[in-house]
Amino acid sequence: MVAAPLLRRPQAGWKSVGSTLYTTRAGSVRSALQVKIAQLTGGHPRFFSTAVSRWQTDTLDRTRNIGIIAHIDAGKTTTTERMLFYSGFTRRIGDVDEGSTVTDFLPAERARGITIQSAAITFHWPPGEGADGQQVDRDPNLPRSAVSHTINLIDTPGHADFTFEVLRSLRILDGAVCILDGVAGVEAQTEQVWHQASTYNIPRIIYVNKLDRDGAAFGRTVREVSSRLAVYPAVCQIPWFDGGNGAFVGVADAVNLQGLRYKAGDDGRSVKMLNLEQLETEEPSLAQELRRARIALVELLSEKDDAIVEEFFECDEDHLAVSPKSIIDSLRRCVLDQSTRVIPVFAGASFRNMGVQPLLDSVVNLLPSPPESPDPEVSIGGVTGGLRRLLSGDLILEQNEKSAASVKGKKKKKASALTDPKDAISKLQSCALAFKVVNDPKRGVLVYVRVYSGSLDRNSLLFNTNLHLSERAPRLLKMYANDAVEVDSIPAGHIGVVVGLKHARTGDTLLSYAGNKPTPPEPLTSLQLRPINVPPPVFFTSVEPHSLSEEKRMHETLALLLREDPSLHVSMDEESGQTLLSGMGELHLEIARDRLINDLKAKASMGHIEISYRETVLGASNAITKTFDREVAGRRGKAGCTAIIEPIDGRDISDAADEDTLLAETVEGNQILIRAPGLQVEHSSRNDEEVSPFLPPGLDLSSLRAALQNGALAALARGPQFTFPMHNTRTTLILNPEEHLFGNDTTTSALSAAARQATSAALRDLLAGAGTVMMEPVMNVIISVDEASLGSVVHDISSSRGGHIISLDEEVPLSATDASGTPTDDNPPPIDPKRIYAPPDPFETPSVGVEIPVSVSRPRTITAKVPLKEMVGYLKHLRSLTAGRGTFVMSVDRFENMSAPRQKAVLAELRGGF
Ligand SMILES: Nc1nc2c(ncn2[C@@H]2O[C@H](COP(=O)(O)OP(=O)(O)OP(=O)(O)O)[C@@H](O)[C@H]2O)c(=O)[nH]1
Repeated sequence: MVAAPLLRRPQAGWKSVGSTLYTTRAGSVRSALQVKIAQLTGGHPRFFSTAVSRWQTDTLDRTRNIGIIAHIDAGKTTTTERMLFYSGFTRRIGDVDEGSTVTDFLPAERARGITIQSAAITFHWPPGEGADGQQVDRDPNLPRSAVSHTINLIDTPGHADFTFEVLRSLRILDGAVCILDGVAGVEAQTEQVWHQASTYNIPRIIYVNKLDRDGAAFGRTVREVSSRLAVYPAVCQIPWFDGGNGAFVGVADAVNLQGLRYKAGDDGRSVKMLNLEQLETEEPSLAQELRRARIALVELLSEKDDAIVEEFFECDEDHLAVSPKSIIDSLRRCVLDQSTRVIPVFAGASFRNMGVQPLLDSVVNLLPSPPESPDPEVSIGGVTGGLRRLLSGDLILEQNEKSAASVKGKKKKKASALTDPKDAISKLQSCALAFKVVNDPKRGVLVYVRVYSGSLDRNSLLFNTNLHLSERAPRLLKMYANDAVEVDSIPAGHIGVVVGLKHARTGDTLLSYAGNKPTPPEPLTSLQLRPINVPPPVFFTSVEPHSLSEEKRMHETLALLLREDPSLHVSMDEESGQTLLSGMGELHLEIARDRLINDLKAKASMGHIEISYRETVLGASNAITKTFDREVAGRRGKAGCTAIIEPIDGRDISDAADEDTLLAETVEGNQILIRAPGLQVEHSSRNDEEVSPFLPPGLDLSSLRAALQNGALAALARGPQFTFPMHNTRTTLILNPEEHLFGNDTTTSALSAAARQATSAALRDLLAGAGTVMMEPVMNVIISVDEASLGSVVHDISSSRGGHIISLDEEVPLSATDASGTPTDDNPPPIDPKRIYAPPDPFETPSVGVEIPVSVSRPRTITAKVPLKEMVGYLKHLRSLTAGRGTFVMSVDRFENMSAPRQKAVLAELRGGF
């Protein structure tokens, strides 16, 4: 038996394997890091410049960009804090309940004990210099966790209101740890975030936490993993309950065939390790279960991985004789090849400091390095595909074939722009995704980037393909939670921070390219990494500055908030002059209020949070023409425009486009079509610019398009009958050059005003004709309850809340949805639970005597569509119906027309105050 503390640094290199590796003396490693920083900074601990980048690409193999995903309160922050402690990053363990954690560093997060912002933190595991250290020739006989790796950890938020934030953090990860609460098991939110991770093909491992709590059921959770997430759980550890049904004291490791017993109340650095024989003496039933777990593990792997079958035969078909290294390698192959659907499962209780070091070993051993991760999806020139395929030339070749087949009419321009895409691609120097914008009180606005190709260098010109502008990257940083180290470049596969960008927002793609042109060559200008569908906002609130003099600053602060979180929207109600802020949930707007007023110190106040209703048309308007003719700021402006409004009725906008179409776009649920018959647009042979004999000098076609579109959008922001924004409408603007253009008098502001007036008049015209109706957001709601409360919850949803029950599913996993709630094609076939190995839970062993009736604890999932209005404050009600156990998640399904009585009732309520 090995006495505690057994975990020591092996003498020459790391000799131990797997979870025996978690040697750490937190204090000493931390000081090594500090010494390193101090040496490089000449004694100044925080910032320094290095002449040579230490981020060499050959370190990529020892880099992991991972995230932790889970439902709220599963223990992400608690586990992260332990990871930082064992890696030597922190000297003491932070506590979410005390508000002293490293990762949740916004004051609003600390106060609420939940994670709102994704913070990226870099640490090393096993403790050492990570990938920045000397190049190491890896001993093929040892697992990867034998050498120090660099782990970039992105902490993702767990609340459903932050779906968009979860998605944008997910898309930069190469791998993820999914934390489950060992008492609650797989919850609705776990399923949601799990499927979101599936949309980005992120390799995952599972950690079942909180096994110290009463009612913890590891076995049941494992079975739920198979039934609800539709994957094969590869049980790598089983929990160790003292004497079989006593306190949780550690884990038994089916890979290394050993027991790890932690000292109660300790910081978790002292672990007693027992091999199988020792375990046999100390805890015979656990030893027996461990053998079963090992057999099941080898069996499962051999179904999916041929290499382990060979090894198994070489070991005379003895499951226990297969080496831990072979099992780790096999698990790794399965995790990286997601078609196997094998997910390794680990056990622990982070709060009790049990199980976190072996989990870290598994992060290093099983999750991919950046080059091993799935090819990141890009869209470019209308096609989507992998970035690596694009860079190798495969993707564009496909595009050429496609476009060659459709060279006519409106597609002509696209095809000609793509004539030599290979040349353009070869000019690409680096491609990065801004995944987080944070306003740091000391350092200013920090833009977190993940670099996907090439190397992002200091002072390079970055073209933002979302905003279509360029800006320089004056300073680059590598972040260690709240510490920062200045660097000269950020190579592919790494995460870093650009300081000093004025425009880049969360989610923007940034490119650097060869040549001195202000914009990169086509089609690079349209290159976007893993674009996200932003769902429509469903709640709004007004924001008022305390005084007129505060107004400018309030708008600047709002602009910053929008850079941080593009799922927030700001609009102006032209009639009332109010600024409206809309978002995806009540909590989302409450946090925005906290950020705006408490953190960013805007002197403003916010009104009530209200549901964002919409208005739509019931038929087509007449064609209405308006001519704007007025002097604006000392200059005459004259322009005309005709508008027609009609319902979309499920029609695709591209079908309506022909050669007279200048623009066909869907913006915030409305289609805008601009037609200009007779404008005679041609491409100049000199610079491929669009020209027309009717355009006055100084007015180009793209400004004309933008002016007309902005005019229509301004009018659509306010419905003619109920003043809610219009939705589901098609606005066709017709510009007749002979009638609507007036030489030099036709300015962009005159065009915009004419389009706004014509659109508003067409909307008003509808009131005398087909009319308009209110629309309300209807949510996709997924509720997890136990069998006992199923009946009352279903009754409440369908009778009191006007919802429609879609399914009562227990075994069939939910299909994945993206941020907008659109189902994706990830819908794997269910797994037969009988084929799944799971150890018995303490209450299942006959010796315990108290059998909990299965029907009471069986989790059930209700999927329903319910109007958002009926879901306000639902959590409290659900808790009371389910004795506190029910949880739910929801996402916007769509806006639906309201019936006349419902519209009347809602309007009466709104007039009386919400
Ligand atoms: N008993 C027990 N409690 C735990 C364990 N891990 C976390 N907790 C508690 O569970 C609560 C939630 O933990 P967090 O770490 O904040 O969970 P989280 O997933 O980060 O939550 P969000 O940031 O809100 O998404 C806290 O009160 C923790 O102390 C555990 O292993 N055992």
